[in-house]
Amino acid sequence: MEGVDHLAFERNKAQFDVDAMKIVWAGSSHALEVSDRMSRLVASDPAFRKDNRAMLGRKELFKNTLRKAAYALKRIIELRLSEEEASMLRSFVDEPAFTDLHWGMFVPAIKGQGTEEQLKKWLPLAQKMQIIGCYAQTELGHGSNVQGLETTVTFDPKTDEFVIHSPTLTSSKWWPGGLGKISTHAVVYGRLITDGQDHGVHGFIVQLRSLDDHLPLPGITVGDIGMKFGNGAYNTMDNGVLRFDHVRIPRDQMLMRVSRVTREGKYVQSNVPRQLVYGTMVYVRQTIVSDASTALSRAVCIATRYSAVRRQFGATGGNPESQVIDYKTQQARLFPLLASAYAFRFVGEWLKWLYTDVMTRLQANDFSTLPEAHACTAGLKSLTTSATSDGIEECRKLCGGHGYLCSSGLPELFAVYVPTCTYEGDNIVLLLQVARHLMKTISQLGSGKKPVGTVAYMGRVEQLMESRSDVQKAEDWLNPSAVLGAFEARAARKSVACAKNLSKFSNPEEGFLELSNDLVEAARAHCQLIVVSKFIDKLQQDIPGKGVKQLLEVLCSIYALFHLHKHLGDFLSTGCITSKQGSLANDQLRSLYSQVRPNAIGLVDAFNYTDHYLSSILGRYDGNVYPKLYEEAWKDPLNDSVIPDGFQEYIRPMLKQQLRNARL
Ligand SMILES: CCCCCCCCCC/C=C\CCCCCCC/C=C/C(=O)SCCNC(=O)CCNC(=O)[C@H](O)C(C)(C)COP(=O)(O)OP(=O)(O)OC[C@H]1O[C@@H](n2cnc3c(N)ncnc32)[C@H](O)[C@@H]1OP(=O)(O)O
Ligand SMILES: Cc1cc2nc3c(=O)[nH]c(=O)nc-3n(C[C@H](O)[C@H](O)[C@H](O)COP(=O)(O)OP(=O)(O)OC[C@H]3O[C@@H](n4cnc5c(N)ncnc54)[C@H](O)[C@@H]3O)c2cc1C
Repeated sequence: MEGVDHLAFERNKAQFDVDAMKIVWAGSSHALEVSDRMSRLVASDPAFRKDNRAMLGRKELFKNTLRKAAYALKRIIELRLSEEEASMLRSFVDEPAFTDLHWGMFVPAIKGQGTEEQLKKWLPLAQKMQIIGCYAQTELGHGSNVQGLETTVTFDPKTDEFVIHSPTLTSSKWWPGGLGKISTHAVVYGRLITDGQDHGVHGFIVQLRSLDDHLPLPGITVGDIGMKFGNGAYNTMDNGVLRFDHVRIPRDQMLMRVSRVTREGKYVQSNVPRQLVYGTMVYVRQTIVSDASTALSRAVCIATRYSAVRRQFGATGGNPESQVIDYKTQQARLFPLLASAYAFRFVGEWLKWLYTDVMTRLQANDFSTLPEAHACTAGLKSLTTSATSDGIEECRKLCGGHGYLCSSGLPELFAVYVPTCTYEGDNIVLLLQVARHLMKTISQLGSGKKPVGTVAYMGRVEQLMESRSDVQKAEDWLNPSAVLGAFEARAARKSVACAKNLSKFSNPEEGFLELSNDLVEAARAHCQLIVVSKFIDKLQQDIPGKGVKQLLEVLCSIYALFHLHKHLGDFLSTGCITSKQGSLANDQLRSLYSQVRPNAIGLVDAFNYTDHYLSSILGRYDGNVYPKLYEEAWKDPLNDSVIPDGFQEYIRPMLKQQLRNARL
C-alpha cells in the first residue's frame, strides 16, 4: 500500500530518542542539518537518478557519471555551497568518479607535499577545477612495494627540467582512478635521479592532456585498464594506464616540501621526515575508516528493515508468521554488525582528531606522533574495511534470496566497496606495518622509552602478562574495565609472544617473514583493542537524549563481547580469561541482543538515510517491499517484449529440431 508506513509498529517500539541519536551519528546538530539538507537536495533532483546503473553498458554508464559530475559542480556554484556542503553533496551523489581522486588525493598530495609557492600556483587551479588531477603511484609491477617503483625522473641540468620515462612494461602506471580518460594532470611518483644517483621515490606534478583539445601530450600514452568487478559498481571510474616516453617537465613541478633539487642539480633534504612523501596515503586511510561506518551502516539499515518486514514460519492460532528479525540466529548475525557500524563511526571520529593533531604538530616541526598516525591509520583502515566488506556480504545473506537482486542495493554496494581492502594499501601489508610498530615499541621498553598513545598499555606489559579477569557473573562483562582488561591483556600477550619468537632469529627480517601470520594476528588484536577503547571513551562524554547513552552502552558491549566470543581461542590460549568467563560473555551477549531488538529499527533510522541514498527496495523507509519488488521486475529490459531477442534465431529452430528428432 502506497503511503502506509509498514514499519510504524516497529518504530513505536523504540525506547530512545531517535532524533538525539541522529545527532550523535552525524557528529553534531550542525553536521546533521547539513547532511540532511544535502541528501534531500540530491534525492529530489532527477538528474541524480541512479537506479538504472546495473543495466547500463560501460560507455553509457561512464558518460552518465561525467554528466552528473559536471551537473553537481554547476549546482554547487549556483547554490554557492560551502566546501563542507559541496563535499557532502558529492558523497550523496554516491557514484565513484574521477572527482573522488581529484578532491581526495590530487589536492591533498599538493597540499601535503608542495611548498608554499607550489600551493599558491596549483591549488587555485585545482580548486576551481580548471585542471583535473589524479594520483599516479601504482605500476603494473609494483603497488604495495612503493620503493620498488620503476618510473624514472631524471634531472637534466642543461634545460633545468626533469625527464620522466617508463623504462619497462612493468613500470607502466596502472590503476590510478580518473587517469584513464579524464585527468588533465597527475601527481606522478617515480625514482628521482640526479647526476646518476638514485634518491628513491618522489612526487611530481605532470600535465598529461592538452587543456585545449584534451589529447595526450607528446610522449604520453594513456587509456582505461578495462572492466572491473560487478555491473555498474566501480566501472563508473576510469582507472587508467600511463606510459612516459622521455616526457619533460620544469624542475619546479617536483613536490618540494620534503626534499628539493636545486638549479645546479643538487639534491637537498629538508628537516621533514622522508615518510611525508607517503602522507597522502595516511590522509586517505583516515577518511576510509569513517567511510567504512557509512558503507556498513547502509547494508545494516537494509538488512534490519527487511528482517522486520520478512516473515517465515511460526504462524500459530491465526497469528502471522514470525518476523525473521526475531530469530536469535538472525540477531546474532545482524546486531554485531549494527554495533560495528557505530563502533567504526566513533573510532573514525577519533582518528580524524588524531590526524588533525598530527598535522598541527607537523606545522610546528614536531614529527614525534607520525609513527603512531601511520600505525593507527594503516591498522584501522585494514580492520574496518575487511569487517565492512564481510559485513555487507553477511547482510546480503541475511536478506535471503531477495538480497541477491540488484534492486536490494547490496550487490552494487559490495562490488563498489570490496576494493577498499586492497587500495590505499593491501590489508595484510598494512597489518604488517602495525606489527612492525608493535615490535619496535616492545624492543624499546627496556631502554626506558615510555610508550604513548594507543600503545601506552604496553608500558604496563609486566602487569598485563600476569593479570587475570575477575569476571564472576555475566553482568560483570558490562563493566568497561573488565572488557578493557581482557582486550589489553590479549593484545599485549600476543605481541610479547611474537617478540619472544622473533628474538630467536639471528636475522630479524627473516624472523619477521617466518612469523608474519602471528604478527598479523597480534596487529589485529591491537586494532580491535583501539576500536573497543575508543567506543568506551566516547561513552565518557556527555550524551544527551532519552535512552541514547544507555543504548550506545549496549552496542559497545555487543561489539566487545562479540569479538571476545569470536576470538575466544585467543583469549583462552593467552590465559586472559577462563572458559567459564568466556561462556558468561556469551550469556551476556544473548541478553544484549534482546535489549537491541525493540530498538533495532530506531537505531538504523538514526543513520538518517534517504531512500535515494540507500537505493534499495528491501531497505525502503516505509517497508513496502513486496509491491515494489514486483513492480521493479517489470522494468527489466528483458521484459520489454514478451518474446526475447534470440528466441526466434536460436531456440525456436532448436525446439523444432528436437521435436523432429523425437518423431523419427
Ligand atoms: C552503490 C554505491 C556504493 C558507494 C559506496 C561508497 C563506499 C566507497 C568508499 C570510498 C572511500 C573513500 C573514498 C576516497 C577516495 C579515494 C579512492 C582511493 C583510490 C585508491 C588509491 C590508491 O590506492 S593510491 C596507492 C596506494 N598505495 C599504497 O597504499 C601502497 C602501500 N604501501 C605502502 O604504503 C608502503 O610501501 C609500505 C608502508 C607498505 C612500506 O613502505 P617502505 O617504504 O618499504 O617502508 P618500510 O621500509 O616498511 O618503512 C620505512 C619506515 O617508514 C614508515 N612508514 C611507512 N609508511 C608510512 C607512512 N605512510 N607514514 C609514515 N611512516 C610510514 C615505516 O613505519 C617505517 O618506519 P621505521 O621507523 O623505519 O620502522
Ligand atoms: C579499485 C582500485 C583503485 C585504485 N586506485 C589507485 C589510484 O588511484 N592510484 C594508485 O596509485 N593506485 C591505485 N590502486 C592500486 C592499489 O593501491 C594497489 O593495488 C594496492 O596498493 C595493492 O598493491 P598490489 O596491487 O601491488 O598488491 P600486491 O602487493 O601484489 O598484493 C598481492 C598479494 O600479495 C600479498 N603481499 C604483498 N606483499 C606482501 C608482504 N610483504 N607480505 C605478505 N603478503 C604480501 C598481499 O597481501 C596480496 O594478497 C587502486 C587499486 C584498485 C583495486
